[in-house]
Amino acid sequence: MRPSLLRSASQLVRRSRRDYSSAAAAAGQPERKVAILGAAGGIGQPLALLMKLNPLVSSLSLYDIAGTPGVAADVSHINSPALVKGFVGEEQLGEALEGSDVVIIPAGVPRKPGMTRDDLFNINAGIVKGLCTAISKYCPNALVNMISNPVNSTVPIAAEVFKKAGTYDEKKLFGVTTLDVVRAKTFYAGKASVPVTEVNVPVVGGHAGITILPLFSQATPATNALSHEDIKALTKRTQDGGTEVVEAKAGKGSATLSMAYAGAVFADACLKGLNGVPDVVECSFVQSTVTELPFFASKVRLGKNGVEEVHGLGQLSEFEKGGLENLKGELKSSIEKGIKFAHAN
Ligand SMILES: NC(=O)c1ccc[n+]([C@@H]2O[C@H](COP(=O)([O-])OP(=O)(O)OC[C@H]3O[C@@H](n4cnc5c(N)ncnc54)[C@H](O)[C@@H]3O)[C@@H](O)[C@H]2O)c1
Ligand SMILES: O=C(O)C[C@H](O)C(=O)O
Repeated sequence: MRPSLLRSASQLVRRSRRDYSSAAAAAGQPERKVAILGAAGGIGQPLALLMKLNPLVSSLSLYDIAGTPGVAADVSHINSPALVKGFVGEEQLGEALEGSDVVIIPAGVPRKPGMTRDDLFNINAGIVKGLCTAISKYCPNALVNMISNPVNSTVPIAAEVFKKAGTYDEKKLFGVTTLDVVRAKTFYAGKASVPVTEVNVPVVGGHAGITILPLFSQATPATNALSHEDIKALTKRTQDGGTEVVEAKAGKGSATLSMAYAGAVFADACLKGLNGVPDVVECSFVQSTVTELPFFASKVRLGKNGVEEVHGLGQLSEFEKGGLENLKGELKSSIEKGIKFAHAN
């Protein structure tokens, strides 16, 4: 690059740094850097868009093995404060991560019809391991939002990688299960004829098939309009929500738009927690003592250090108690599979 061009490029960067610094400062909030790994993918692109629109984000780092310069150029033209930078290829991963407060990982292959999430393990386990190794080196204090499937195994893989590097903090590692909550809310509102924006439903367990356990007995607004058969059908639809999308997309991938929304909701909750907003509670798959399993999704209160409190399950219906017992075997073996992989590789 010509020296004059280099000079003007670095002036531009300095100027835009000042712009976003002053925007964050003017709003009385800390500067926050968010990195998305897998940012050029089906989830990554709309997630980049939504994070660019988030006023809590001052710097948005978009990393992928290909395609990020285009995505970053495109998203960067949106007139919101976040300064966007694209990074491509492993040699730029360190710079992409450095200084990150939150790292969101949707990198990896999605399902095709007929596949389970576990069928993605062989490819995605290695991708996640590599990315987490870099996180432990370049931004060991970041909150990590794991989207890549199978979440029931990729979160334990990440934990083992961080332990090996000496950077593991159980308060900072999250499996993103928000899409299960988003689906449970939507399906419940439709069936119970209540306003969807007022609905809350905890979803616990894990993120695959029967390990996804929506607690409709705790749904609000409460209703007695739903029969046991309705609750069973809502539970099954929530558990099969991902497969419903995979089949409808007929070989063109899995949920991307609803996942980007869910990922943005969860990352926003993490940022609010970091910024000291009180009572931020979301469901997430985290290290847990709520059951005998080492990782489990339940309601989690987010704060300045990540997880401030892992909530218990509350009162369960008999149907939910049965679901809880049924899911433990599969969830346990997915967790163990992740741990074993991390130790062997
Ligand atoms: N947690 C959830 O609720 C949930 C929901 C939907 C999808 N997912 C999972 O998210 C993952 C991504 O789905 P998608 O639809 O965006 O897939 P996609 O194939 O459209 O995008 C994945 C992106 O990851 C990138 N990638 C691959 N290896 C990488 C590496 N080493 N470093 C950085 N980037 C890399 C690819 O280049 C691609 O751009 C899948 O594993 C899918 O199963 C999870
Ligand atoms: O179903 C999938 O494979 C993707 C994701 O886990 C989902 O729940 O949509």
